[in-house]
Amino acid sequence: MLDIKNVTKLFNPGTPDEKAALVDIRLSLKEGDFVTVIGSNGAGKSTLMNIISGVMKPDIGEVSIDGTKVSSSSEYQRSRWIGRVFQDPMAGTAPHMTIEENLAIAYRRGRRRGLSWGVNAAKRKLFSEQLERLGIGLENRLKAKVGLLSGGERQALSLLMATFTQPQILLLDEHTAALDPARAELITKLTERVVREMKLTTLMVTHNMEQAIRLGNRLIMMDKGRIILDIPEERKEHLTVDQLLGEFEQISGHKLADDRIVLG
Ligand SMILES: Nc1ncnc2c1ncn2[C@@H]1O[C@H](COP(=O)(O)OP(=O)(O)OP(=O)(O)O)[C@@H](O)[C@H]1O
Repeated sequence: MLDIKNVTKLFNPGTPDEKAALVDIRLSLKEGDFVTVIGSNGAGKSTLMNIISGVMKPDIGEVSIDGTKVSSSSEYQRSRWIGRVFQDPMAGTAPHMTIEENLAIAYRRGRRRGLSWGVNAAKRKLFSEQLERLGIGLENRLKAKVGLLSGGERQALSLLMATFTQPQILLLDEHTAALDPARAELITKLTERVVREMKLTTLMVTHNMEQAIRLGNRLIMMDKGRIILDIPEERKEHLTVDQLLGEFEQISGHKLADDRIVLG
């Protein structure tokens, strides 16, 4: 489904500030895999997300989705296959537009050109049905400006928008990190349900170790631009946070340094 072959990404190449953000990354995801990603500060997690979504191009290597090489296609072209939710609840939505207008944009993404931006009765019904599935009452607020929603409500809407057109891949970039614990839990539960129901191939960056162990069927750990640990479902089920941190230390030779680490 998703194949990342020998991807290297350098920032400021050939200068004294050269930084290898990703070094020879090889990662293959099967359809329906839900992979959690943890790592130290500056490990390359966001860069990996940016390379997959097309925000950045690799200097070396190739990204393929369903056997098609996508390294030369733009972020916009890839939005047909890839949905993404960011940490910042402000990032995925347009605050001055209403909920239904935001959903109309998401609905149009990846569809044929010329499809209207407008919201007719049929679309409104569809949006309302989809919002109802979130279970937080947004279906009664279709004409509310998104800027007025709470962070949790916006992340729920962002998740719906990112998955509206049934993407093949869902990228979650610390999407619960800016929320208070109760809202983070709500969005986590919603994420699990959406991923399961839509059978989405998912990569989720998190600073929450317990969450990284509990969710998904595979866990990868990054350090200094490399994947240093790749833990399959069978091992993950019995793993504890202490064991995970211990393995990281053993392999990397240093303690996991993460300003935002949450142990459980
Ligand atoms: N645009 C850029 N220009 C120069 N260096 C960059 C740029 N973006 C990222 N880097 C560097 O590349 C490395 C990887 O950064 P990245 O943001 O991918 O790490 P991360 O694992 O997401 O980190 P964190 O968890 O701290 O957000 C870091 O050393 C970072 O400073």
